[in-house]
Amino acid sequence: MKQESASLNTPPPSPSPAQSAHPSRDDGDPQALWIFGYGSLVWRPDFAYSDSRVGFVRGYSRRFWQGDTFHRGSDKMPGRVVTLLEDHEGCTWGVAYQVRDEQVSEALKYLNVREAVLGGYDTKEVTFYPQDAPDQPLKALAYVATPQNPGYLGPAPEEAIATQILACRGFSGHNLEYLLRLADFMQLCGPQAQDEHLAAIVDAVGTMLPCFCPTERALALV
Ligand SMILES: N[C@@H](CCC(=O)N[C@@H](CS)C(=O)NCC(=O)O)C(=O)O
Repeated sequence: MKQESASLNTPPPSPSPAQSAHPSRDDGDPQALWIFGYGSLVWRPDFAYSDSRVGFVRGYSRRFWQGDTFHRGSDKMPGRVVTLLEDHEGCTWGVAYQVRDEQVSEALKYLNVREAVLGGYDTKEVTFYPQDAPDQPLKALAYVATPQNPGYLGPAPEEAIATQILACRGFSGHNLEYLLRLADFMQLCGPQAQDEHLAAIVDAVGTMLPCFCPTERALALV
């Protein structure tokens, strides 16, 4: 994978068009590829990989703006899952998985169905900064749902997103599980990993579900 000696204070130079024409391979190993997960791929990659790193991408913010009528919702009640929004000030934490040799084609074949066919995501090359070596960024492939895909729902107040998440479930489980597993991951990343959008939705869920976030008053009612 291309190693860039970018300063921590300035984003690395964008890859040339030729470089970003196709998912780049690890320079050290032509048969290796890094895949960046920032939603369900964080806790359920479900493909074989050789290495994984916790870290972040710059220039993107995570948003619950993609509708899902299969994994966490239905045609009548689409759930909400995450995508990446281009945001110059943004930073999104997730997990990068290295796939090598025959793992590459297997992973891409699987993710094409899970993410593209069933989820409406496109692929995009991003620069990933490992938490333990942010001065050694890696090129990685990310699956991003753009506003042009039919399932895109776009922005909504976090309270409305929380209400929708509480009401939906699909073939992979309840939409609330999706939210809470992502929140759990962000807790594990430590205090430097912040996601205000995610936190606001979790807070809104807590307000709507007193049993979820017991307070002295709520407990006094039981
Ligand atoms: N592409 C993002 C989001 C992927 C995502 O959450 N996709 C959903 C909807 S297509 C999915 O695979 N869900 C499986 C699940 O909810 O367990 C990632 O890198 O994690």
